[in-house]
Amino acid sequence: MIEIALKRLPHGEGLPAPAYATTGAAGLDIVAAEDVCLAPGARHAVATGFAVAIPPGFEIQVRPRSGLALKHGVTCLNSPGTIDADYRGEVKVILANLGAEPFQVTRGERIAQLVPAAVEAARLIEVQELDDTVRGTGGFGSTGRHSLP
Ligand SMILES: O=c1ccn([C@H]2C[C@H](O)[C@@H](COP(=O)(O)OP(=O)(O)OP(=O)(O)O)O2)c(=O)[nH]1
Ligand SMILES: [Mg+2]
Repeated sequence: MIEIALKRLPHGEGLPAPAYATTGAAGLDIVAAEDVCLAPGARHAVATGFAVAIPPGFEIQVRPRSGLALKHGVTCLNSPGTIDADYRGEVKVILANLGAEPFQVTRGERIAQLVPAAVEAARLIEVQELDDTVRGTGGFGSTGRHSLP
């Protein structure tokens, strides 16, 4: 369990805090801080009304809610969105409406979920040759039924 500082912004006053819907939930549900109508094919960075300070070595992933995706075709366009540990601005949810009908986002409605995760920092070491593997350079379905020659 890690601790993440959360600052409510003026336009987020009165909204429910991010919360786990059940004890075993992986994601903290977050709600919209604004009303916005998403036309089919449209996208919008939806305000949440809060900012966070994540401890070094961690990130928060912004993930879609499957119910919105299945019922309405509404998803997070950049899924999973990345909240960096050093970001202090408002957390926003880039919602896209891939459905055929307009979708009304209503202030207070749950629109996405936050999943905190540990991140490893890497130091890149430039080399002339990489080690051999069975896969080699094959990818993009190379092991499947319709594998390319
Ligand atoms: O769904 C998201 C994704 C990002 N962010 C914020 C927090 C994150 O730390 C910052 C930058 O995100 P990212 O690195 O994905 O975007 P970028 O296009 O690389 O922008 P930057 O140049 O600011 O890093 O934007 C959100 O609020 N919601
Ligand atoms: Mg970036």
